[in-house]
Amino acid sequence: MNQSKEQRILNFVLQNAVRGDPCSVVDTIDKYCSQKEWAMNVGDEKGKILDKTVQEANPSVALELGTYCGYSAVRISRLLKAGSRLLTVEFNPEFAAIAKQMIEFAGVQDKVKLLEGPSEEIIPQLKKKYEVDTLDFVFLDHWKDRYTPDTILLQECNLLRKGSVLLADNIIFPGAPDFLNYVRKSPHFQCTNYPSHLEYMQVEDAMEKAVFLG
Ligand SMILES: CCCNc1ncnc2c1ncn2[C@@H]1O[C@H](/C=C/CNC(=O)c2cc(-c3ccc(F)cc3)cc(O)c2O)[C@@H](O)[C@H]1O
Ligand SMILES: [Mg+2]
Repeated sequence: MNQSKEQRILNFVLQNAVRGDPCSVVDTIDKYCSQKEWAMNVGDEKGKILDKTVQEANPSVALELGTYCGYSAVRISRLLKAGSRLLTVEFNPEFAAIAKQMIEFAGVQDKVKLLEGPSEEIIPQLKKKYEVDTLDFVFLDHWKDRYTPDTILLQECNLLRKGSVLLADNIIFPGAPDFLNYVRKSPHFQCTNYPSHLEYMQVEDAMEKAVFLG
């Protein structure tokens, strides 16, 4: 049975990155995906916007929706202060298994908890099962038509507090028009747009930051 692209990405990291060094894992994935096979990691250009937003928020508890191969989980967790944690949600078992190995190789497993299952099931469990009070930072990078329902669900589950920072990938390409509409029209969010480019391509893309106002 020939390997999946995601397995090839992981193997390239295991053979070429430095174990325990999250930056080298991130750089090695970017090298593979820009030179050999495109993949839907947030990439380095938008990754720098992600880095700045995470550093600004300096979260104790962060959530990521859509782990995929673990690129942004490694990227985010490398910036977290001691005692902070990232919960990352992935419902595809094959991708979850790849991401788990990527996270462990990078040496960030103590900061990252990978929750396997669909976001709409996991989000309502965060308080009781995963001992979350409120979320300081949320990175949305899963199916684009799920950004809005999951943002509403986060509010319904009382997981956002005044100042919680949401950052959404792919605002232009593939696009998340209903999410953009929702947060920009809502009196409960203060929005900022960050123009950028699609990972590994010269196609326009953007990220949107939406700060919850309570
Ligand atoms: C039940 C569905 C909603 N809940 C969910 N709960 C948990 N994990 C979920 C998930 N949805 C999707 N996922 C996972 O997130 C990941 C999905 C990400 C979707 N991302 C994209 O489609 C995407 C696509 C592109 C893209 C851009 C240009 C192009 F030509 C083709 C694709 C670029 C990106 O940066 C992207 O993020 C997968 O690992 C999937 O298994
Ligand atoms: Mg994306």
